[in-house]
Amino acid sequence: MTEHVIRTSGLTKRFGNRTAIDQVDLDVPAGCAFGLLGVNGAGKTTLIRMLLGLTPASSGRMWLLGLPVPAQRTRALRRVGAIVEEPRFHPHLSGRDNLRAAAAFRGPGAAGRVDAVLDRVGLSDRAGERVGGYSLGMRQRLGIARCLLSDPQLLILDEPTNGLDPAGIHETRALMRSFVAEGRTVVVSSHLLVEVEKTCDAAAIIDRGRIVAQGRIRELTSGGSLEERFLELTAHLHHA
Ligand SMILES: Nc1ncnc2c1ncn2[C@@H]1O[C@H](COP(=O)(O)OP(=O)(O)OP(=O)(O)O)[C@@H](O)[C@H]1O
Repeated sequence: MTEHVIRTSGLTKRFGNRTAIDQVDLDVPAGCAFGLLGVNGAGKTTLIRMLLGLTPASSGRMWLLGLPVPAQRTRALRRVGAIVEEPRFHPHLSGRDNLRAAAAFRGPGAAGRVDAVLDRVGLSDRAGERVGGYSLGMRQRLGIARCLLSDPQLLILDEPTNGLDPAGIHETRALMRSFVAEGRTVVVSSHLLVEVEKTCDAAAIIDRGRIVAQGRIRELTSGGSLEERFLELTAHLHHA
């Protein structure tokens, strides 16, 4: 087990003359829930896409589970589960059959885990129904179940509670915490302070592509609230 599940050094992404990710040095320790907190457009999705090798870096270096990316991307990603956009499924197939189909593309053992991961996300009772009839919260949970098929050490979720009702939010948070309780790591992006404060042990605050603070939530807030600290660090946004 590596000490840091994600590490980046001077990571930068330019789209034309816009710098979306600017010299990011990110350290995500193993075994915690880690939040990437930033307003819309701060660069959270771009950073996650870069970590997964979906968006190439302009410069800088990164490691996933101790392995250099992109050089050893395939090996690293075998132990990483991620949801970057709303998960897509075959609507006419049942939840279970969707997972069975997905398992065929995962490593050995994935097919044997289908029922266990359905149970894990609380979908066992509804697994025989067509996904077309699932609520957004159920599809989100099925998406997490699909990630768990490959028994990942690291789960990366981009805005996982977006659009969910309170029960869905609660279930997603509980799932993340149970994953961390097993010694695994969850990285979750959010523009919601309360989300990060409630779910995460540590966080990085991203502002205009830069990390302006990172560490354990307690250290970040230094006695005050995360909201006060966040507003202080992003003051330019409110005085523009
Ligand atoms: N493919 C692209 N081409 C050009 N600019 C892009 C591209 N992808 C992202 N950007 C820009 O990079 C910046 C960061 O966007 P990103 O989507 O990563 O932010 P975010 O923090 O995830 O925001 P949101 O919460 O709205 O998803 C924005 O200014 C965005 O316009």
